[in-house]
Amino acid sequence: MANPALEIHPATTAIEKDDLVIPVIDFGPFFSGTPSDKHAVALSITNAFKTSGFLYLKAHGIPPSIVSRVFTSSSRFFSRPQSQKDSLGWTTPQSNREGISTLRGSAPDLKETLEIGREGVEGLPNHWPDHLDDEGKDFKETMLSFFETCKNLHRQIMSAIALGMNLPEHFFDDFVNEGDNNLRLLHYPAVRKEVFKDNPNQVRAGEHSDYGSVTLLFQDRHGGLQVRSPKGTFVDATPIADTIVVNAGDLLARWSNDTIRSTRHRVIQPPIPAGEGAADSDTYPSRYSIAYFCNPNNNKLIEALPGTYGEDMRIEKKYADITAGDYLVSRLTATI
Ligand SMILES: O=C(O)CCC(=O)C(=O)O
Ligand SMILES: [Fe+2]
Repeated sequence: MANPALEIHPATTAIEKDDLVIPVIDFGPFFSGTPSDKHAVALSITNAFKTSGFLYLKAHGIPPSIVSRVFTSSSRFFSRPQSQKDSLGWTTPQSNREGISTLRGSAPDLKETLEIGREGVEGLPNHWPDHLDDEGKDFKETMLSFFETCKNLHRQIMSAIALGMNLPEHFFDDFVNEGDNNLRLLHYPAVRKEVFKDNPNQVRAGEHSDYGSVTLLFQDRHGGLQVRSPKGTFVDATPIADTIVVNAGDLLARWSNDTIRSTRHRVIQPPIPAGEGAADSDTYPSRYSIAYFCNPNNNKLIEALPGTYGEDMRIEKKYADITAGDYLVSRLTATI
């Protein structure tokens, strides 16, 4: 029998609608609490991934000043002339580095993105604006440092998942130490409200699930992110200051033999805030977000985690073993 003390969840509910429950989880006790506090946090994180696939993480250890510096750097980058941004584009699917992409089509995503991969991978260079000016140099430094910060947080979240799944705390360490992750800066430009009125299918970012282990999503205050509920509706994942939205990706779901969920989500125009006068404006404001897509090391074989299948449980492995790199390339290639 589980120790009842471990059932206490240091989580409050942020979102509860149409059977979708997204908790706010205080990560603090995972670092500084008693072993039983730590276990309780691990269980609440794992429980969130097994139910909605989404949570808001607070007291995650990344200072707000660092996050705000990355947002500032990102918005300055996107305000550069288009010709400079174009010169930094790249297109290999292996790298998930689509560069600057402003997609066009019947109902195009209204966004531009910059992808930053692990620095120093042979044949897959990041393209930095550091040769352009001092701001470009600062951009590179800021993003490289943030990449490492997020890489560490990924390792800690994976430790929590390990404990929450009755595995040794450091089970995943050797799976995530390389940092084969992707930092995606997103800019959704200001857009006239009639664009959405005229086309009911218009979105800022189309419905999708993420591919990797987990995604760390930093959003500004505007909102627009929506998560698909078990009832099939889209529910607002309203921004909560100083939290990170963390969601499980498809590879983690596969790794967990589908005990963890990778939930679909999208970005639409922000809800109009009451009483701010914004309702009178004919445009929606621009929105910035930062998504850090975490993955296991490319060369690691991903096979169903111990405890998620077995004759005693009468549950079989649902998926063939595959390396993380092969899985991600197959997914990225399929979307081109
Ligand atoms: O911008 C956002 O809030 C979400 C972006 C996202 O889901 C993605 O890039 O995968
Ligand atoms: Fe996403």
